[in-house]
This record gives sequence, structure tokens and C-alpha cells, in this order.
Amino acid sequence: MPTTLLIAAASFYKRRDVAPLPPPPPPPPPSVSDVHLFIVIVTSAVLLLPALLVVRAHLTTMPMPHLRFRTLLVGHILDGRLNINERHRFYARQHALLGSAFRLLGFFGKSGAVYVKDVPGWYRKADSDRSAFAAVAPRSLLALPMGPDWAMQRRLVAPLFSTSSIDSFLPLVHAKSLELCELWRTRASCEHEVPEQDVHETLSSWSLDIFGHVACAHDFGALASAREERQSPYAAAAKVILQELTRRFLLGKLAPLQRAKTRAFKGALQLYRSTAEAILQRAAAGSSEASGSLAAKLAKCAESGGSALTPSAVADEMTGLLLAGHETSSNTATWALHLLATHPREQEQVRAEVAALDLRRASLADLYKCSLLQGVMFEALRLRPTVPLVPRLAPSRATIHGYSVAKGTRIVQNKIAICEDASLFPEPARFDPSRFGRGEYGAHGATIVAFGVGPRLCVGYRLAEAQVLSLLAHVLRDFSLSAGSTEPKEALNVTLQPLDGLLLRLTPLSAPKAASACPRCKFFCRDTLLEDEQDLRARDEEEQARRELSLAHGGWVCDFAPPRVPPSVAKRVQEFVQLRPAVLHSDELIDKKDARQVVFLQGAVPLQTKPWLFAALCDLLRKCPVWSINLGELRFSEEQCVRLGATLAASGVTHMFYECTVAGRWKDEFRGTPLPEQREARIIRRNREKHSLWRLSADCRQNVVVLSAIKNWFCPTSHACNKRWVQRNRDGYTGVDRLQCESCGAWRRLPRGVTAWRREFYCHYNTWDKYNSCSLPEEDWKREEPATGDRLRLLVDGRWRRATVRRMPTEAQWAGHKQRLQQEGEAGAAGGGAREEEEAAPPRAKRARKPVEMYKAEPCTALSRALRVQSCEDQSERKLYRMVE
Ligand code: HEM
Repeated sequence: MPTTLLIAAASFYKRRDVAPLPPPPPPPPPSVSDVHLFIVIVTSAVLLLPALLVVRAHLTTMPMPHLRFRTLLVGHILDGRLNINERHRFYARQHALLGSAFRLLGFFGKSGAVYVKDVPGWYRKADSDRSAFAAVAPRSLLALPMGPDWAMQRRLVAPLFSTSSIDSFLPLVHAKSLELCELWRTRASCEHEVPEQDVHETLSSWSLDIFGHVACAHDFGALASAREERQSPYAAAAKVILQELTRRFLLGKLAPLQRAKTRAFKGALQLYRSTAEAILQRAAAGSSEASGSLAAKLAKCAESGGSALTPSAVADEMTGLLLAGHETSSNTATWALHLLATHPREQEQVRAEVAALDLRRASLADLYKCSLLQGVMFEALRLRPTVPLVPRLAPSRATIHGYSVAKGTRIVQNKIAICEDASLFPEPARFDPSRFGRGEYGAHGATIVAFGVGPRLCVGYRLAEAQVLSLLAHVLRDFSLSAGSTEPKEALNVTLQPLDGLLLRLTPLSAPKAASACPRCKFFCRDTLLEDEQDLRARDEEEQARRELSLAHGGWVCDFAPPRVPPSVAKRVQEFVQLRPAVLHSDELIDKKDARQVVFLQGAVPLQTKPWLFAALCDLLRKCPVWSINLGELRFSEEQCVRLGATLAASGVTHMFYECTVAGRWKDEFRGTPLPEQREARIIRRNREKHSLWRLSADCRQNVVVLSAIKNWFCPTSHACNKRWVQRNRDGYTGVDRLQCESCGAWRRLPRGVTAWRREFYCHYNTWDKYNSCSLPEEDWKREEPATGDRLRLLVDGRWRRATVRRMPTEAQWAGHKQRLQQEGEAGAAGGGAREEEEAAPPRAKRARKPVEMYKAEPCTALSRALRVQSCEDQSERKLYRMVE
């Protein structure tokens, strides 16, 4: 049956006779031109894309050295020219080849570090630093990250290194320098011919002894050991620890694998820790010797228990300080002596300068007055920076020299490259101690670069300077220096030191002087050396005369309107003008608050009539970092104008507002028509243009003035160019968060965008009214207050607007603002958010016009400015805003 069915089905299909479909026509053959086009597109895509990628990568990635040198260790192994001990010089050479920024790779091609030639705004310590120092002294100033603990410790430590404290230690420093000179003299007299001596080793003992006495009231006995031709165990231990630090910087996590070295390191560390603990115990037991020392202070603080400073943290702190202060000072002194030995002419000049110095009682101020002596120290710090590389961590994604770097990148500031920059220091390779006297301090001041900048500025720089200056003065007085037979090689072991010591020939100049020791402190101290009461009085009188003189010179504002300027203001003005870039004004009223930024020459007419006052002005312009000057309506004589022009050319003034006329002639000439002798026309500008002149630039010192001159004239940051600058610099900018006041020790948070490059900072420099006096409490580290320049969202007239903080809000205002923000958050969570607020707001025309007092709404429209002019109760401020209009 099934077979019949199948046959029937087959016959049925046969009968249907379905014609098969015709086959589809073959596709037309591709034309030759299409094929070519296709090939060309594919080939060009294949070839061009990588090329484009390479070009793009080349344009946007930071330059790197030649392939061989991209990883330091590999470069060192592959190429004999890369000496790992002199890697700082290699970095400087790369800067010369590749520009201000370049990148090196770490191990196994991992992202290494970015090397920059300028002072970076990243002030945080790099993590890698912390891990290296943390192995030695985790709770010391050196290792702690910025924060309340670090600030608290620094507040305890900083007074030890204040000017008055260093002055009190100076007799001891002089005594140790004298002791060292006697040791060298003894060695020099042992043989017929003056032998070569390794000054580095003995200097290391000298600085260790000074540190022991200053900070711990403990005698490490290093110089005594050197006299017996032994190496002090402390000096040996310091060497081991520094070598270990270097290894950890270079090898990172691989460093502990070298076990023998790690064992030696642990032993050395234990020596310091046990000594620090012994000192603490002595101080805690009330030993009279130890009382008053830093160790005693820290111990007291640890004892009271109120603070976070545990005894082991104190031991850490002492160890950290010792590491920071021991080799640094001795290396600087070593290099300074070497420079003097290799430059006999300069040596003679400096010797002549220190001949007049009374070395038994010279104070820090006396030492600072010897400009050539100081110049030798600065040149040593410039040509052989003791700490040549300062690593930082990019706190956020940032742009460096046009290249983008990721958050957390290690950024290393290369001081050698800065100090060898011919645009900052003419003839950079030349040793010239007089260059600093001529004001060649580089962009940020060589000394500032040497000791760091910002809140993490070296805490012991005054002690270091006192040590080095005292030693140089003593050595120059007692010896003639000449270079040894071998040229020293540099070795970078965290600090820059001579590789195998430094040999010098020290020829004694005269017979040794007998010195009597003080029965009280066993040193040749100033008290014992002051012959009698009369001598003391003479010193006091001299001091008084000097103070008066400096007030008359620096604070010459007083001479213009004595009744109006209290001495305290005059003193502040004097301090101010000597330390930071200033704006000099002749035609404004003096205002105590504004004296922070602007020096007003109240009633300046005598300037043009009293020749000595005019001379004082010229002197001030030459010596002080004045950036801008407004001499208003003064009328100077023809001769005065010429002198002023010459002075301005030699000064740092870049902006001048000047309307003076002598029969209408000078006005035009100063406005830009250059006279043959008036070559300085470029720095003279018309008064009308002044607003556009208040510009932010690459010069941070100038920016300090511009940004903090907000209240004096107008808001410079509202200029389009400045806004852009601020915006650019805000990306990745953490700012000098906090600086410590020299007089009260409080930490003040500075407004954003203000970078302060000077070394001393006082509360009254702070541009925040709320925290600009020593009597005001310190800011809370944990509270997040807005800073001047911060951008916020504000509810103004029922609408949310973006705003920039112009002044610090009061507590109540800040609380209200936070409450409103919270309300907005809640409303947002409920689904409405800011938009609903906006919709609920009354129509524009009917809205009550409330002035925005604390904040400057952005964009700063003509309307908002007009509102503020209306609301200004203060007449002068009203005038101010009109000026802006
Ligand atoms: C010529 C000698 C010295 C030089 C060139 C020098 C240089 C420096 C530099 C560059 C820094 C790092 C700054 C930064 O991170 O921005 C620093 C930090 C430090 N220095 Fe010195 N220093 C010297 C002497 C001393 C002395 C004598 C002491 C103390 C006895 C000392 C204690 C410190 C401390 C504690 C820190 C860490 C400060 C902190 O991070 O808060 N230094 N020093």
C-alpha cells in the first residue's frame, strides 16, 4: 500500500510539469577603477592609521630620552656613560635636550616619573618618598603626609629653628667650628708639607655634634672620635641609613631582597632609636642638661598624653630630624669649601669681608650681613644642590608643560636644571658669590629652591645656614684653602655628596688663639666672651641705631605722614616690602589691612623735593621685590626722571602708572615715545591701561600680588585672560594649602590660586580677613570651608547660580548656604531638584533685587555689577566698582 501511494505521488508531480526557474544572471565584473579605489582605501587605511596614531602619540605624550636610557638601571647597564651616581647630571642633560619636562620609565616599563625643570605647584609628598622614609622614621616630619599630625609635629619642631633660638645656639655652633679648625690645624702641623685632608668626613662629624647638642642636648662625640682617628658609630650609622634610603628610592620593593644590607641598616637604625629613647628618658627624668632641648619638649608633649605624640613617635621624630639635618649641612659646607679652594681670587675677597667679623659673638644677623660669605653658600647650593631632586605626586589629572599626566604620577623637580638655566643665572657654570648681591636670585630665589618651597619648606634651614656661614667664616679666617690632587666625584645618596671624600689642602694662616671655655656650658659662649658691662651697652646702642636706620629706610612711609602711620603699621610695611613683591602707591590713603599688599606713599610730595627721600625711593626699588609702582601726579625734575628711569631698568618693576609732567614733556615721553636715553619705555605704561595690566603671568611672585590685590582695586580674576589663567591652573592645583606663621606658629590655609614663594610667612599676610591675625584661632583641618576662588552653587533670588567666593563667608552665612544646599539635595532626591526651584521662582521683573554681597556671580554681568555698586555701603568700594565699569 505505501509503495502504491509513493508511485501515485511521483506520477502527480511529473504531471504538474513545473518549469525550473532560470538561473540568476552573473554579477557584472567589477570595473577596474573600482578595484583600484578599494585597494587604495584599504592600503591607505592600513598604512596611514598607525602613522597617524604615531604622530598623535608623539604630539601628546611627553618626550622621553633615547630608548637605551628610558629605564635608568637598564641605561646604566647598557651604556657606560650613564653613571648612576651622577644621575642628577643625566637628568639635567636630558632637560637641555628635551625641554622643561620629560618622562622616564620605571621597572619593566612601568610608568616611572616625570622630571620637570620648574618649581611645581604639587606640594604633597610623593607616596614613594613616604614609603622610603617610612622604613626609617615613619612618624617623623620627613615621612608624614600633610595633615593634622604633620602640622602638629611641625608646630612643635619649628620654634627650635626660629631666629632667636638659632641665635641662642650660635655660640655653640661657633665653638664647634672652632674645634674643627683646631683639629685641622693639628693635622696640618703634623707633617713638613701641608697634607691633604678629607674635609667631608670631619665635617660630617662636626654637623652631627651640632645637631646632637641643639636638638637632643646630647654629645654624640663625633669630633672627639675624629680627633682620635676613629669613626664615630653615629656617623657610620648615618651613612648606612642614607645608603639604604637611596637603595629604596632606586629599587623600591626589591630593596629588602638584599638581606645583608637590610641587616646592617636595621642595626644602624637601632642605634639611633635607642639613643633617642635614652635621651627621652633623660629629658623625662628632668635632667638639667636635657631640659629645654627639643627632645625634652617632645617628651613633655608625649607625657601629657593629650596629643598623638607617643614616645616612639618622638624617637621617630628625632631620628628623622637627624637624617634631614646631618648630611645636608655637612655636604653644603664641603662643596662650599671646595668651591673656595678652586677659586683663589674669590677666596681672598670673602676672607677680606669676614676679617671685620667678630666671630666670637657674631649673631645670625651679623653673618647674614656678609653678602659675599652668604653668596658662597648660595653658590654652593646652586652649583651642587644638596637635595637636587624633590619628588612630588600629582594630586589629580594635570597638564604639565602642555602634556597631560595622570593622577598619582610621580613628578620630580630637578634643581640642577633650574640652577643651570642661563636665563635665570647668567653664566651659570661660573662660581660668582657676588651674583646674589646683584639680585640674581633666579625666578624663585636660589635659596628658596635649595630648601624647598611652600608648607614643606625645610624646617631647619636657618640652622643649616648658621652652621655653614659660621664654618666658612672660621675656616677662611684661619686657613688658606687649595684644591687636593684628585678632583671629587659626585654621588647622589639622597643628598649630593663627594663619592670618596673630598681632599683639600688647608694651610694655617696664623698661630692658634687661646680660647677660654665657658664654665657653665663648656663651650666658648658669647656670655663669657663679653668682656664687661660697657661692651654690652655698646652692643645695645649699636643694635638700636641699626633698628632705627632700617625703620627709616624700609619704613620710610613714616616720613611722609607721621601722625597717620602708627609705628606698628610702618613696621609691617617694612617687613612686607622687604619680603615680597609689592605695589607702590603714592596717591592713596594708607589702610592697615591693605598694607599687606600695597605700600602707599602717603603724601608723597616730599619725594620730589627732598633729594634724600628720592634716593631712598631708588634704593628701595632696587633692593626690594617691588613689582608695580604708581607715582601718580608727582612732578619730578628732568634729572630725577632720568635717574628714575635707570633705577627702574635695574629693578624688578614691570608695571608703572605715571602721570607726572614737567611742562607736559615727560608725560608723553613716559607714555611710550622712547627717548634715546629712555630705553626703559617698555616698562612705563599709561594709567588708562592699568586694568589690562593687572594680569596673571608665569611669574608666581607677581601673581601673589595680583590675586591678593582684590580688595585694593578690583577683582583681577574677573578679567577674561585671568579667568582663563585661573581655570588652567586650577586643574590639578592643590595650592599652598597651609603656611605656618613665623610668630605664633599657627597654620593658615591660603586662598586657592595664591602661591607664596617667600620663606617667612606671618598671619597678617593672609588675604583671608577671617584668619589674618595671630590672635585668631587656627582653622579646623577637617572642616571644609570654601576658599577664596572656590566655585560654588548659590541660591540667589530663588535661582541657582554658579558663583565664585570672593571673601570668606561668616559662620552664619556658611551655615545658611550649607542648609540650602542640603534642601536642594533633598528636593533633588524627591524628583524636583534645582529645576523645580528655578521654575518656582517668581518672574524676573518682579523679583526683589537682593545684592550678592559675599560672592561674585558668574558671568559677572553689567547688571550684577550695578547691583553691587548700589549695595555698597562703603564709599571707597563703590568708587572701586565704578572704576571697573
Ligand atoms: C643645607 C642644608 C639643608 C638643605 C639643602 C635642606 C633641604 C631640604 C629640602 C629640599 C627639603 C624638602 C622640601 C620639600 O619637600 O619641598 C627639606 C625638608 C626638611 N628638612 Fe632640610 N635641608 C637642610 C638642612 C636641614 C637641617 C639642618 C634640618 C634640621 C635639623 C632639616 C630638617 C628638615 C626637615 C624636618 C624636613 C621635612 C619638612 C617637612 O616635610 O615638613 N634640614 N630640607
